[in-house]
Amino acid sequence: FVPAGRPMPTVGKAASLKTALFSTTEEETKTKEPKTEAVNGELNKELAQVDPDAEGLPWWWELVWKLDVMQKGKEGDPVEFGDTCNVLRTNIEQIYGGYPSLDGCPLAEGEITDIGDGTMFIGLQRYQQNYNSPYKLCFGPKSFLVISDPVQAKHMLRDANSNYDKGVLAEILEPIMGKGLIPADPETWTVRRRQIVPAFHQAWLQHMVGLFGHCNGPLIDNLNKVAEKDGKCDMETFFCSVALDIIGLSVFNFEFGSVTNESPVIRAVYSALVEAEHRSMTPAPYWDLPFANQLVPRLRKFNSDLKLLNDVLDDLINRAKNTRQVGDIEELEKRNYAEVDDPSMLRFLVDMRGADIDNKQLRDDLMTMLIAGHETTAAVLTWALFELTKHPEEMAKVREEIDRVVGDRVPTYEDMEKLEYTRLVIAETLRMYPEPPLLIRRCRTEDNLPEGGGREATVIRGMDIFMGIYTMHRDERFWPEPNKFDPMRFTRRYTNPDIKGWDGFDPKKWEGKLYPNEIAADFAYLPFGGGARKCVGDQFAIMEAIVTLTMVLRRFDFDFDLSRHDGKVDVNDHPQHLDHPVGMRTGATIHTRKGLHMIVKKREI
Ligand code: HEM
Repeated sequence: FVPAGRPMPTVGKAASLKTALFSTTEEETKTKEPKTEAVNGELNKELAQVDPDAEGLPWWWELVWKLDVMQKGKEGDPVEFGDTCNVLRTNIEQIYGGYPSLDGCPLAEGEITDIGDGTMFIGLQRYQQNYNSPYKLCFGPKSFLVISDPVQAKHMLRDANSNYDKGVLAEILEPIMGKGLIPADPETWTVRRRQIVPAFHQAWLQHMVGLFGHCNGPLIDNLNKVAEKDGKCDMETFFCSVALDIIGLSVFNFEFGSVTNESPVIRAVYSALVEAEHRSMTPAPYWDLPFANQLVPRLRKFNSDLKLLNDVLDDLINRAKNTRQVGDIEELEKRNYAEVDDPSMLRFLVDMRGADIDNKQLRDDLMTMLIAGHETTAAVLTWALFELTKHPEEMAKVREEIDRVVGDRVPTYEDMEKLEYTRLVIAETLRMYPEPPLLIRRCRTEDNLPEGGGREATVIRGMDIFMGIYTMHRDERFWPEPNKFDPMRFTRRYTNPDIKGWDGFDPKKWEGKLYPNEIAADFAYLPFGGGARKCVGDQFAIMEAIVTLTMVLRRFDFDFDLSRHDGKVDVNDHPQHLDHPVGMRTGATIHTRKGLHMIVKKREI
């Protein structure tokens, strides 16, 4: 069924389109009684419920969506529904002489299989080469506007940020993260962001660097044991475990101990992540149906896992509240963390004077940190090791720096600045393998996109948007030789006058900063997003990655375990995207992991 995802009609013409669909006069349409002859009784009832003045999606789009869903549910009776759809299609075509396009964006005609194989961002990159930015993509019953241009991204994320919210992402994540900072609606977000940002103050980050080192101890022990046996290990799993241990201790002072054991709580964390993935790939939200939560086994399991996690978090929150010691932000930021029993972020959020310490809101925020803060960091570590193993000359440069600056010590906060090349390696890994590779938005107020390197467009209220971060990071108009692993690129100036309004990459703009950020690249580099909703954990994550990489590379040598990668890792060339050994995300979700299987040996120093 074609209309879903078609460009939308102009607002001015919407009334006559409505008339055409209902085969009635403008006056009669107001009664919301559809009169289309080909519509059978059941469909008639559905149509009658469509609210022409509904907020969110334009009414006619909602209608088309319903038709599509109903058609899918009626496989025994496709002709009748097909006829109705054809009437709709003919009516639309008659009025507009084809499908109308308010914004003039081309529609990517593609098979859902192009993008549904777990590497959706690769499909989007292919479409971008044909259609440039923005284009529209029909994705099951939904359609998305896809943009991958720095000038347009800057507009959406920074200049006109208040016109957009998290849309589909918020819907998918709501059962897990509630109104946590990532999915939060703009009103909740404004209040929570103001309270959460101070929690990442300098004294805390400084203390966290020590905690990262501490959490890496068990990983080093484990790798030593593995090296003494056959050396075979999945480094992605190890990095996930260490990142989970770090986030547990730093955010709510909870020992997951996941490097050394597997508890029901850890299983519940992963089950929640897998469910989020499943939901993002399932067009019909069956979990909202009455009794589904009681009847569908996977939903029962998901709900019991969620309950387990909620109970743990509630217990931690209650304990923190029972020992609350209120202080002003400035006072709390000057804490001597060496003498604090519980240095967690939860403690800070509860102790802050005037803070919202409602259990539900705190739970939502902690759950958000837990989910946002560990797989992302684990992914960058995994890919960094992958690229360094493929490039021995880069590996040698990082090693030289680690040996010179840190040696056998645990890295300190002061080391972070000196580990310049290691930081560039992390930054380059985040460029090539941004996690998430897509950002998701929905338009709240009609907006106009600037041209940039693509075309101007109007974004209509209700439109869902994918921002192709992976596509942009691999676009040669913004990054020369984009598929080359080249950490030093961030030290070179680059401009492209063909992109209207883009300042290019300027190394001077990130002098004194921890990593080359979106400002230096004028929004062509967005591993942590940009504008008001930029990641709050960026510094934390970069330092965590540096400490872990430093400690592991100082002590161990790695080689690919080709027996586990079907002999496919191409060490001479950039691997074909679809052979990526590690899964990636579609914005909200994780895809099937294949793991990074390595042979580890103790390093001879
Ligand atoms: C390498 C690691 C990480 C990457 C690549 C990453 C990436 C991102 C990105 C791209 C966004 C913006 C999403 C959007 O605009 O839709 C974001 C937001 C966020 N991240 Fe991270 N993140 C990382 C680590 C962390 C960590 C360690 C934490 C917490 C300790 C964290 C907490 C958050 C939160 C709370 C937000 C929502 C911010 C807001 O909407 O105000 N992230 N992250």
